[in-house]
Amino acid sequence: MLIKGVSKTIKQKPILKGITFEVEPGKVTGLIGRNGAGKTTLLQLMVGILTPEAGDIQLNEQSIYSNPEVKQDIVFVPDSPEALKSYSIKEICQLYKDIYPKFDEELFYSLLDRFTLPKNGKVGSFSKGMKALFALILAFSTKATYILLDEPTDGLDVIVKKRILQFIIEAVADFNVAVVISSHRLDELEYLADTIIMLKEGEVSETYSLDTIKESYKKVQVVFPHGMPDTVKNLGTVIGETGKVYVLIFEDETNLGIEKIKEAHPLYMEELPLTLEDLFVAKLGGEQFVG
Ligand SMILES: Nc1ncnc2c1ncn2[C@@H]1O[C@H](COP(=O)(O)OP(=O)(O)OP(=O)(O)O)[C@@H](O)[C@H]1O
Repeated sequence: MLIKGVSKTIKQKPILKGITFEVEPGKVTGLIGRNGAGKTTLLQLMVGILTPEAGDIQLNEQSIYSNPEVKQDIVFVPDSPEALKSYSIKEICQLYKDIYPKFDEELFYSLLDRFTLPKNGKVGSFSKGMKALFALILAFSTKATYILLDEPTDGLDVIVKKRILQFIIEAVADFNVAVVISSHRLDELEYLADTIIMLKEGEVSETYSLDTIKESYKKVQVVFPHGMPDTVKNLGTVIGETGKVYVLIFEDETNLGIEKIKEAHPLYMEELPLTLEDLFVAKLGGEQFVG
């Protein structure tokens, strides 16, 4: 799926501006950004619920907007799938079979079994976690290639969360689907995603490959008794400062940055394990997060 220069304005406010990236089957793409960055809007554009003012979204070079049949290969799971609650499980199964020609009823019921969800009755009687699980099962049962999930683990208990994450990993491998997940749970995305798309001010501000993120960026704790020299400060972003102890994030594929720090003779220096959360704070936090 190619997201090609997509722009969207809602109520005269530009929300997304020229968003471009590609989503591939067999891969998990994480969508991250501050609250209101436009993640849900982007997912809604990718499934055709919303249409962009500019740009296009294409599957095999076919626009999803001018070829509605290609949308059968895309399914979106909203963060609170409330629309389903007044229907029975059987009715929903029928509805999905009508919309998604590849819907696999056998898989649907076997997944309900596996996750010990009831096979009869109304979804309205399910707990929040059961509803979230049910929505995921439904999405994967469509056999659509592109599965878009908005905050899939929001508000779920740890056990259900672990099962859902495991399920997503297995499904991506077993069914060769592309999963796009919008989430604030950066630890989960770190575990699940192959690629991270970071949205800032309506644009893609960074694209990270989780395979190389740890080589490309460094997180270092340093102590400078007389304050941090500018040569070091200019390397990247200070994400923590306690007295004379600084925590710094910077791009350093070649280890030149580490050399620069050593040249400045810190009292102490230690490389710390970098997390996606560190990059989020460094790139999107702004000054108010330093401290
Ligand atoms: N129907 C609407 N009417 C008015 N404004 C809207 C509408 N839908 C979205 N917006 C605005 O678009 C912006 C992006 O919203 P969106 O829900 O896509 O962000 P998000 O990144 O998913 O946020 P969050 O992380 O808080 O879920 C916000 O400023 C929001 O107020």
